[in-house]
This record gives sequence, structure tokens and C-alpha cells, in this order.
Amino acid sequence: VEDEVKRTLIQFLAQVSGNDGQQNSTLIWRQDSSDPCKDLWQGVYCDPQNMSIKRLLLDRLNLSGNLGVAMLCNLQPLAASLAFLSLDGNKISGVIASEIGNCKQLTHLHLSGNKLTGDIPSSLAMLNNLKSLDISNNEISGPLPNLSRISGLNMFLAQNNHLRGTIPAFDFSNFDQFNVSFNNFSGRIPKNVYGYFSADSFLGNPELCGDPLPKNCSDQFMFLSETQAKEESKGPSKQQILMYSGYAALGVIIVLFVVLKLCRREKGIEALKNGIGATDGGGIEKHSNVSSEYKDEVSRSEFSVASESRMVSQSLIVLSRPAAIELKLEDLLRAPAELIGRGKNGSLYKVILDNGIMVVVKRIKDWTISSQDFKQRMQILSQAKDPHVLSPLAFYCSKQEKLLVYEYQQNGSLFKLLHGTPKTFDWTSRLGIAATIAEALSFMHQELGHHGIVHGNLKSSNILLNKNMEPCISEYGVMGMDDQRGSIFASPIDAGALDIFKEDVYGFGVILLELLTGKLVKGNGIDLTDWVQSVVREEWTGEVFDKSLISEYASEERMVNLLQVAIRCVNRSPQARPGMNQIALMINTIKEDEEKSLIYEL
Ligand SMILES: Nc1ncnc2c1ncn2[C@@H]1O[C@H](COP(=O)(O)OP(=O)(O)OP(=O)(O)O)[C@@H](O)[C@H]1O
Repeated sequence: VEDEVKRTLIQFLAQVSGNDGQQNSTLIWRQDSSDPCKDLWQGVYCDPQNMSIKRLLLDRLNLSGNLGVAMLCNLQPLAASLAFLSLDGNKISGVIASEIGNCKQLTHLHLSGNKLTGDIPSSLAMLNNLKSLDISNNEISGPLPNLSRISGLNMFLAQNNHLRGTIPAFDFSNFDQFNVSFNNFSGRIPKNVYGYFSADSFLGNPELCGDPLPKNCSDQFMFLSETQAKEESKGPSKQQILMYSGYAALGVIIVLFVVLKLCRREKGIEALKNGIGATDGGGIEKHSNVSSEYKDEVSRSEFSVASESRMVSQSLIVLSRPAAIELKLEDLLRAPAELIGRGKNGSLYKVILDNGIMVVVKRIKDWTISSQDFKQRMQILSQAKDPHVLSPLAFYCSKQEKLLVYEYQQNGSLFKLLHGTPKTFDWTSRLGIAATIAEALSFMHQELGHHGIVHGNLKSSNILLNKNMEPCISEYGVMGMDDQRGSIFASPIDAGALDIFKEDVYGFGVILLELLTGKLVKGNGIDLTDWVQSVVREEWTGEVFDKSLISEYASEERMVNLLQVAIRCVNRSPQARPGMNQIALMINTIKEDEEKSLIYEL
């Protein structure tokens, strides 16, 4: 590495360290004859071809100085090579200097969990290669520059800052993660967010409105851009007066319309009650006498799950009834619902019942299964009980509509824990989660295997954390029957059907890789499985592991053991993958070793 680059790196570190110009003593960056690339300076990663600096990864090193990106990005050779700058979880202060715009090769800029202030420089929008930008948990203020120009950006995290202004119309379909919650954003959320991100990504901005937030944009001025609003404060023009009178007239019409609709809805609820009362509760094919007028009403204004269905006539079949959860279809329809996800199997809604209890309702799409088969499948599923598999509380089934009700799990998913805002997620907990999921899956395969029912869509967002932070597998067996390539009634398992178990094994292997690497399954256009396999082939196994595991001195031996299990699970050939019971045994052995070593250390 050129002397100039080395000198700049040392200066940069001295500045971010904040120890009166002295560099951080825990780092092995030295001023003597050592070389950042050849001598593997901590946190510095080089391109082995041309010995240029590719990545600076200095997370959670207790750095408490000033962010000197200007010095990095002003030095041409560094600016031309640096792709990854990560300083998460330190105490760095100062501003993001506008010189950041010179670091044109940056693909990842991670500055989360520091004390950065000032505005986001508009030059950031010039970083055309940027894929992942995390400035969350700082004190950053001002508006967002037009980052929507960066076409490859697929992660933008800016929660917990003081950002203001409107949210640009990004192409939200590009994002794996997006969060601007707890800022001072205002105005309407761009419409194209719909279906990609839930309210969690926007909460805590008092002046923000529109889907997916529960707050409607009732104020017409919300539709005006900031500049229009400023113009307006100077005094309205003739044209504006005309426009506003138009808005006012429209407002009156809307109010009248809503009042009219509310009156009709009251009538409708009565009709629905009568209709359900008229059924015998169990007869799912029995039709009520709900008026068609009311069915329209419920679907549009009460509960979007029921929209399009026009089949509110049949009752909910309750499978299990934990204390305090009294489930009735009319309660579900009446309760406020919030869309929290739209996956390949359908949409998911969070529903708050009258007594404050929260449930989620999965509305399954495109599953051509007869009502009879669906009912039977639900009953089979509800009989296989494992404390770490979330079984449905109730279901609803008609020709057009299939709904499943689950308990709401407030602690989010394993996906969020691994890839959301930085939290400590230590090795022992990760190993514990791997062992628990493996055992639960092994149990389910054993219990339901002869019915040909597997999970079918295993991934970290389907592993939820219950109130004790224990993992729970959700949506077991909800994958469409066609996708499972089997039928609950096509009893003896044939060779084709056998593969369905190995699909779950593959999904589980990918979850293990996420736990070990802390990386996204498809981050940066790179497939995690391919990446891990190529790194291991190159015998750089240590590079695979999550940095935070390395810095907590987790046992590399046991991490490698778990990695070997994961690699066997993701083998291209399904036949070469072990069965879930064998996997559970292997992981339990690693966990026992870990426990023994902890006792020994004590
Ligand atoms: N019972 C639940 N309680 C709390 N959160 C849940 C529950 N079930 C699912 N979620 C969360 O809601 C979000 C949306 O779930 P959804 O199942 O629609 O999406 P997905 O798992 O990405 O897609 P799919 O399973 O359809 O392929 C996910 O982040 C998931 O972790």
C-alpha cells in the first residue's frame, strides 16, 4: 500500500478514536514498517489482486472521536477503491462531510449507533454504486437528499434521527429493508410503499400520514409539496383561492358521504349479527342472510381482509383457545386491521381485538384446495403440538377465501433480530435458537411426515420470537399443496415427495448460515449460500463468520462445526442432505460442548 494511503488511514483512525490524537490502543494499526494489507491490520480488508483498500470495518470499537470521511474521500487512491465503510455502534460525533460524494465506489455506508449530527450532504445522492445505507440511531437532521436517484439502493435505515421534510418516492420494490421511523418527516407516504413495508417503518413521525400508517391524510395541504406550502404562507394567489374553495367543497361532500355511510354501516352490523346467529356455528357451507349491501360495507371500511371475498357468511372454526382469546368472526371483521406483510403465500394483517389482544390473520392466496381438504389439513396441523411451532388458533374457509388466525408475537422475527437495528445477539443465543428450531422441525417432520405435510417455506422471517425470546416456527404447512408436491391424502410417501423434507432442510441450512454470518440471504445481489461455499473453498473459512461473533471471542471450533452442518444442509443434491432428526442430534452435540466449556470457564 502506498505510504500516502497508509498515512491517511492512520490519521483517520487517530481522528475517529478521539484519544487526543492517539490511535485506539485495541487496534493493531502501527506507524512502523507494517503494511495495512500484508500485515492484515484489524478491520482493513484489501483486494488481494492490487493491494488496494476495499473495506474498513470498525464496528463497536468504542471509537469516540470525529468522523473524518473528508480525509478518506479526498485521497484519490482510497476514494477509488473503498467500497465498504462501516463504523456502527461507536460514539463517533461530527457531521457526514460533503466529500463523501468523492468516494464513488462505496457500496455500503454503515454509520449506525453513533452521535453524528448535521444534515445529510446532498453529495450522498451521487454515490451511484451505493446499495446499503445505514445512518440509524444518530442525531442527524435536515431533509433527505434525493436518494431515489441511486437505482441500486436496497437498504436504507435512518430510524431514530431528527430528519424532516417529505419521503421521496423511492422504488420501494428494490428495498429489502427500509426504515425512517422516529424522525420528523411530514406529508403523505408515497403510495408505492403499499405492500412492501409495514407501519413499523414509518412510526414515530407525528406529521406523516397515509398507508401503511393508520393516520389518514385528511388535511388537503398534506398533498402540497413543501415549496407549495411555503408559497402558500406568503399569501394565496387568485388561482390558489379557487383551488382551495374547490378543496373545501370537496371536503363537505366527503363529510356528507361518510356520515351517510356510517348510518348504513350500523344497519349492516345488525344484519351481520343476525346472519351469524342464523347459522349453527359449525356448518361452514351454510349461508347467512347478510344483505349484499352490507357485505360491500364490511369489506371496504371495516376489515380489509374480507374485501373481495363477499363471503362473510360462514363461521370461524376455532382450533385452540388459549385463555383470554375469545374468537368470533364478527369481532375479527370489526376490529382495526393493519397490513404487516405481503409475501408469496398471501397477505398478513395484525388485528387488535376489542379486549386489546392482538392476533394476526393470514389471508392465503391462490391455493386451489377444496374446503374439505383445507379443513382436514388444519385439523391435522392443530394436533401436532410443539411449544416451538405456532399452531393456528382458528381458520376460516370458503371457496374464495382462506384465512388463518395466529397469536401475535410481539418480539418480531429472527430476520429482524439478525438484520434489523444492531442489537447484541451472542453466540450462545444463536446456537440455542439453532438447536431449538432443529428439534421442533424434526418433531414436526416425524409427526406429519406420513401426511406429506412439511413447512414448505422455511426462512428467518418465519421464525418468530415469543415473549420469552424463544424461537417459534410460524406458518407450518401453510404453503400451497401444489407447492408441497404432495397431498395429505396421497398417503405413502413416494420418492418425489421425499424431497419436500429436504427442501425444509435446505431452508434450515440457510437460516444456520444467516446465524453464523449475520448476512442477508440475498444481499448485494450475492446469494449467501454461494458466497459461503466459495469462501470455504478458498480456505478462508474465518472470513465467513459474523464480525460480532469474532469480537466476542466465540469458540471458532464450534462455529466451524455448525458451519459444517449448515453446508451439509444446503448441499445441491437433496439426497445428500441429512434428515432433520440427524441434524438436531448434531447441533445438540455442539450445544452440549458449548455448555461444558462455559461451566469449565466458570
Ligand atoms: N404471528 C405473528 N406475530 C408477529 N409477527 C408476525 C407473525 N407472523 C408473521 N409475522 C411477521 O410479519 C411479517 C410479514 O409476514 P408474512 O408471512 O406476510 O411475510 P413473509 O414471511 O416474508 O412471506 P411469506 O411467508 O408469505 O413468504 C414478517 O416480518 C413476519 O416475521
